[in-house]
Amino acid sequence: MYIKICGLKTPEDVAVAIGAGADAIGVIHAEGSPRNLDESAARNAIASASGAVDTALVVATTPVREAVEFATAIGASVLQLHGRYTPEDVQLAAQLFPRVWRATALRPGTNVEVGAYGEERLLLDAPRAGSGERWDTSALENRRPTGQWLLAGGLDPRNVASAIETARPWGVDVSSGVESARGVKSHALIREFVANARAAS
Ligand SMILES: O=C(O)c1ccccc1NCC(=O)[C@H](O)[C@H](O)COP(=O)(O)O
Repeated sequence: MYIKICGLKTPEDVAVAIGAGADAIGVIHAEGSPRNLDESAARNAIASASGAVDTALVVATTPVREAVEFATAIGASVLQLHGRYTPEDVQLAAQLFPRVWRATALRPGTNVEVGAYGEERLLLDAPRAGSGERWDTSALENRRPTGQWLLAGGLDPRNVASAIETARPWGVDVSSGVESARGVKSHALIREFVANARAAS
């Protein structure tokens, strides 16, 4: 099971996630998010992670070329397009940046083929990203992706094992479920989440 802890804001958060055994960490650059980081804070947060785990820059409305520049400037290994990006946006990002992940809610018509637009991985999330809300994964029936796809949306240390059992994802992603307050990561919950996800897989 591949485990990503998202919305980290400090080098300490990142060190704890890596120490707990996470495979990837994410930093957010999205106006209005309680986890929003500017370029300098994002670079500082992931600096010590370089090479140890995948480091994703998550953007929601930033234009693709700007997002690529931001990801390059902070040394992120992955650009996660998380929002209403078009297939053309994802294709452009994949031409400009080596590793791009496409994040989307599962709506009628959503293309669930991993790599459909040149992305390396697919993340299926709740309609409101980073909200801590779960979604009905029975909607995956007959539309389950194959390959490297991550389940996100309202996961936490208590529900991650059953979510893995039901949805059978390649990986999991969490943000709100490992926070003590909105935008504030709990190091204890990060450790618990990783341990429970590992034990379930
Ligand atoms: O976390 C945010 O605030 C955010 C804002 C805008 C775009 C994406 C955002 N988060 C992306 C993530 O990868 C989250 O981990 C994912 O949505 C799951 O969130 P949660 O339900 O809170 O665990």
